Amino acid sequence: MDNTVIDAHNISKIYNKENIPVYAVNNVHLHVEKGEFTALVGPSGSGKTTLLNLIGGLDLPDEGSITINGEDITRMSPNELIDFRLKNIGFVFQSFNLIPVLTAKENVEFIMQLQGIDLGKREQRIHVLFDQIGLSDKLESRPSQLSGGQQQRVAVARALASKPKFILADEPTANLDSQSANNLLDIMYKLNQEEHMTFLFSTHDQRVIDRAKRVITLVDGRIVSDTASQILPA
Ligand SMILES: Nc1ncnc2c1ncn2[C@@H]1O[C@H](COP(=O)(O)OP(=O)(O)OP(=O)(O)O)[C@@H](O)[C@H]1O
Repeated sequence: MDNTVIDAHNISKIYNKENIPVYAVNNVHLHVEKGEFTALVGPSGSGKTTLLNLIGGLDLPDEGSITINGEDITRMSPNELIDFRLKNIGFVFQSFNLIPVLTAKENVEFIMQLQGIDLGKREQRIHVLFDQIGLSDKLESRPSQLSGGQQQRVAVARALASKPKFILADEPTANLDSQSANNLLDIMYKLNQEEHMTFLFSTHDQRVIDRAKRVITLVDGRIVSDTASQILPA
């Protein structure tokens, strides 16, 4: 059985800085399989966010192709891409990005409403998700009434709401204290172990790197090391 979730071939993203082309992502090949818990690391400006945005279909590469679950997202129309993202990819951002006027429950539920899931199924899934993130007692709280760590856990529930094929997390612990970061990592790790949810996150955080099963290092837009391709000593 083919377990490939992400297959990026020769992808590049080029920005012009004062008319000089800068490769934010330079000829990257990346293959991710179901169940991975992978960290993308590298110095500031090495291309981590750009690469995640390309894989998530938030931005298009200038060269190369990206296949998600067998479908080439670089050939989709803008509307097809929006629909594809909604059904297949969960996003977690550094700054949580919850909608301030909605409750925690509504922030998660609206993704399911967009997908046309009926009320009964939405309620069931909300119950399961809030149980998984340990916030069943905060359903009616607005983001401003939650700590940063709690908001990020709601963001994880929102990312999971559509039962995506994988979750992309851009520096998910960057704004969290140690305890909240560990708590978030425990939740993501459990989802990975028990439900085989695939995670790809960019990070500078050693705690995240220590928990990752695979670490990919980017420098100047290129992959310079990948623990999955290192030959282990016999
Ligand atoms: N919209 C843009 N326009 C022009 N240049 C950009 C744009 N986005 C990113 N870049 C450039 O692309 C390169 C990679 O940036 P990117 O944000 O992907 O790096 P990063 O590894 O995520 O950095 P950080 O760890 O600081 O978040 C940098 O040189 C950056 O200045």
